[in-house]
Amino acid sequence: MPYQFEDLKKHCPTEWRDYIEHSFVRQLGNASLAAEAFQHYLKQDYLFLIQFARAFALAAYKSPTLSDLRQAKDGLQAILDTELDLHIQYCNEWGISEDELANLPEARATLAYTRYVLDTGNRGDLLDLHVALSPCIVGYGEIANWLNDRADTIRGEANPYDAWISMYESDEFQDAMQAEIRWLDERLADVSPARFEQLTRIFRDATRLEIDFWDMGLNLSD
Ligand SMILES: Cc1ncc(CO)c(N)n1
Repeated sequence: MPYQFEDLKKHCPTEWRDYIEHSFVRQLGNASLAAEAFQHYLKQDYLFLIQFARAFALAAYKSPTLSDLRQAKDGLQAILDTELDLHIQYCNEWGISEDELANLPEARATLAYTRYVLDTGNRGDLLDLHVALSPCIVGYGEIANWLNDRADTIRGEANPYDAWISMYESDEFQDAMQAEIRWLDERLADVSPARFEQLTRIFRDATRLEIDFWDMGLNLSD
């Protein structure tokens, strides 16, 4: 049986569930999340996105084919030309100015997660890097879908976090998530059991660091 993306999740079911169904996510869905927690998260996510852009630049450098190179460039372009602007605008609506964003100190959880991804890509190849990035890309899409399936999720104006859910349930994000899964399914089909074992370690670590990122938001830790 060739390996698939789904097998990475099956190797760390507890961690994956703790990430997708985290208290931060539940509270965001039922509108009970403290505004301070969300603002703290938004600020750190701005710093996260900058490092995320660097990870796509690294993916370009690590691309053996023209097609991979173009894919990395598209990812980098989407973050720089669209996502960061949207994020800045969104932060503004939550009372966080561009000036404040420009002068933020990085929380330890942000440092740990983003530098882990970059180091994994530096040491390894494009597949290692994509596996390290996949909990971000696939996880947030899955979180939006999980929230939508829950009876106690509040949508619309009654939930101040509605726009956040909308962003990750958008066709644009869901398409990017599906493209990432297809890319990984193709590459994983050819790997040996020993190589798959290595990749599961990367996937589990990145997922644990996503959990820490939610914890950082809830606990306002720096
Ligand atoms: C921490 C984190 N993970 C994933 C995403 C989705 O891109 C994000 N914006 N932030």
